[in-house]
Amino acid sequence: MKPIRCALTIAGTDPSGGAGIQADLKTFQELKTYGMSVITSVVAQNTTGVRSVEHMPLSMIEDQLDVIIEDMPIHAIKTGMIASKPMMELIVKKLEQVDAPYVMDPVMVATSGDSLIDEAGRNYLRQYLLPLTTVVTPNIPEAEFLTGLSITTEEDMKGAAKYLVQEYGVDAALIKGGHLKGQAIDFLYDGNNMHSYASERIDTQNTHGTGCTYSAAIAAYLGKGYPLPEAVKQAKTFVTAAISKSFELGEGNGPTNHWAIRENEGKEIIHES
Ligand SMILES: Nc1ncnc2c1ncn2[C@@H]1O[C@H](COP(=O)(O)OP(=O)(O)OP(=O)(O)O)[C@@H](O)[C@H]1O
Ligand SMILES: Cc1ncc(COP(=O)(O)O)c(N)n1
Repeated sequence: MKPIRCALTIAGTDPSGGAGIQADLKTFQELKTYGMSVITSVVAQNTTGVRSVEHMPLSMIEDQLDVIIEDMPIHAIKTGMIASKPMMELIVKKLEQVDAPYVMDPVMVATSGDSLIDEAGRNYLRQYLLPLTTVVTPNIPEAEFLTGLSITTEEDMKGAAKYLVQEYGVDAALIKGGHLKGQAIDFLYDGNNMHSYASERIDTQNTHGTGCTYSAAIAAYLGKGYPLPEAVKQAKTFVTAAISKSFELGEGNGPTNHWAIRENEGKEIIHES
């Protein structure tokens, strides 16, 4: 048996199970990766929106990180919701102690439209967290904020991916096209090549947690040692299957189905170029 690979998510919670830490751990489990988690904020949310948020004290976030760093192997890290600048400062300090690929999902608003990060946090993220990332995975509104560019076409998406690498020093940027019309296409720029990953657009409202699931899957595959373009390809296949077999649960944007990929085993569902 191959040695188990361990992935860590640092993020907020979703008690309804579709997004945040819960989505990340389900994804790790499904991809046969040992999942670990550090909770930054407890978020009372469901498929319709966010009701209230309680942020963990900094000392508690630090203790959670320390117990993992001191005791457990970490082969990949992803961050999701980090609500404030002080939390980010702490995480930057701790990341310096870990040698593992780092996937940043720059979570700013939930699918429901609720804001999950404050203004100072957004700016700090752009300036100090971005340069540490192996790959950052913004959706279009997040990419617009990070770059200051307007993004309405596929060419704009490619331009934004290049901008993030060239101006902010991220190793690679994956701009997700879920918010555009037409096929669901994402662009990855790694400093040398532009890769694209396209799938048919699935006609569904059930996209709660797609961003979390995608970035967790990328982290899991990087932890297994896949090169980044291949990790993204596998993760895109995973998230596309999860959306295509998503659940009609709740009154709002339903959750994706983390075990859907089993039913798609071996089938070509995305097109990479
Ligand atoms: N209707 C859809 N059909 C197929 N793929 C989709 C659809 N919507 C989003 N995707 C894909 O899902 C992944 C997540 O993209 P998206 O742009 O929705 O991220 P996000 O906005 O962070 O997620 P969320 O919608 O959960 O906030 C991307 O690969 C995107 O192309
Ligand atoms: C704690 C937490 N983190 C992230 C999201 C974003 O989810 P989505 O993937 O739907 O944008 C969320 N709704 N809650």
